[in-house]
Amino acid sequence: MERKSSSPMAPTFMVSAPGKVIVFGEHAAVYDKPAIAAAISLRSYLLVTTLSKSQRTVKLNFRDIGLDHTWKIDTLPWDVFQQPIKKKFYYSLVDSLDPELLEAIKPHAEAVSKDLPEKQRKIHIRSATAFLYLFLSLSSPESPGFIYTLRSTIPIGAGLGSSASVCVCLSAALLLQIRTLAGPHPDQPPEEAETQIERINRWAFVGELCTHGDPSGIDNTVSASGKAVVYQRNGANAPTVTPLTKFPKLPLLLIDTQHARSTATQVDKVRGLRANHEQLTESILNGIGQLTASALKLITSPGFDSRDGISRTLDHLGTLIRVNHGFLVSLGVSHPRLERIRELVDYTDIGWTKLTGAGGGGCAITLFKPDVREETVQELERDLAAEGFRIYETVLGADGVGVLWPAVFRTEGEGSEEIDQEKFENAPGAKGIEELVGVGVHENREGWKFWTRYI
Ligand SMILES: Nc1ncnc2c1ncn2[C@@H]1O[C@H](COP(=O)(O)OP(=O)(O)OP(=O)(O)O)[C@@H](O)[C@H]1O
Ligand SMILES: C[C@@](O)(CCO)CC(=O)[O-]
Repeated sequence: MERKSSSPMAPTFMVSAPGKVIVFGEHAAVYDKPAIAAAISLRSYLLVTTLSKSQRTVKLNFRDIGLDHTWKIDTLPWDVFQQPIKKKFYYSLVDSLDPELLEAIKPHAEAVSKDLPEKQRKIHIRSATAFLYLFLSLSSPESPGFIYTLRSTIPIGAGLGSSASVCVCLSAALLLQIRTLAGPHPDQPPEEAETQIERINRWAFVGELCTHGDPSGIDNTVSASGKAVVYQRNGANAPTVTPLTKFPKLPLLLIDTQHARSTATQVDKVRGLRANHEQLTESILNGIGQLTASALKLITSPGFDSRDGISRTLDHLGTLIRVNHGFLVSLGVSHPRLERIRELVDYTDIGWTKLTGAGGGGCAITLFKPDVREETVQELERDLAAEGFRIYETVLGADGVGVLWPAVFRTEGEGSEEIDQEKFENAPGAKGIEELVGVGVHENREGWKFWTRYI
């Protein structure tokens, strides 16, 4: 098997990065009000296997989308990427794609999945473009061969930032492979951790430019940093994205309506309402802005992330979630399926619910009240599932990008266990992935380390 031929100098390793939800402020964000997004414990996992020196190939094995393609390293357009005026370094600040580099990648990205229908092929081409742009920018023609195997527990296209988490994984893996990242380490000086997270984040943004065209940067920032971020557009200038390093881990129910939505349609709806009822719409958008500011004040208050702080303030945070949903309903971006979720959850009184993201379908989140009965939650989950909703019990404020180097778990009293590529590829569903390699699932497993922002 290919894995057996790994060079001992470069062990098989794994990186992981979270998805996100918008907790406060969607839609108002379009009109320059702040929004808060937080990392969730649904994550992407990328296993990187180094091949023997004789195998001069790089293979992308993205299981969730069925992409499996191998390129010969020597046939990639290194000459275009290595021109002195084009050459970028791991520390370069890249905030736009170079059309000449994109053009050079195009035939290689378009070589994937030739036999598939156009719709599916487009998804593959997008992922391949992001990978090749990062690989050719950060790696070198002398690079050994690699296999990149990706699996994610984040549903794709549900507004949960799955593409950003994939890009954060790719960026972190490539930067680790060229040995430009140190740590993460508990004693790492805060400034060093900050620089490294930002480096991962910047290159992940480049990947997002390839997959999404015009990303805001919020998804890759929250995925790289973990916890939460505040995002604010600023007219024609670049938006500001500020990490909130003190966001606690809070249990959350994430419920997918499984009803497809278009962000653009929902944003247009609000624009239409604003055109016809300007003052009314402005006052709703201002209301959302105010409640987001109130949440921000709470989150950044001293001791908020302590156990005491959370129990003191959870009710306030929950109320803001409930009010935020009410405003979004007034803007016309809810959906009967989202209202059905809210109704079912409200009857159980287990927490506070709002739609998250653009609305019109997509997902809702429920922040749990303290001390909810497990049986009540299970009963609710059964009722939701019976009506065709998909449920994820997750955590808000999860860790950001992390690494398991080498990809071996040392379990107390049970010795060590190498992550087998075949087992990883075939782990059944999200539960299987989490049981095999999950971050935070087996708390007694040593190994996973996270870059953490302290400043
Ligand atoms: N698990 C995954 N494996 C491989 N590629 C992925 C995965 N998730 C997303 N992608 C890539 O990202 C592209 C964009 O994904 P899409 O915008 O539909 O989802 P998303 O990022 O989850 O959504 P959003 O940005 O609204 O949160 C996909 O076409 C695919 O190329
Ligand atoms: C609806 C919106 O506010 C969030 C969509 O995830 C749109 C945006 O901010 O670009």
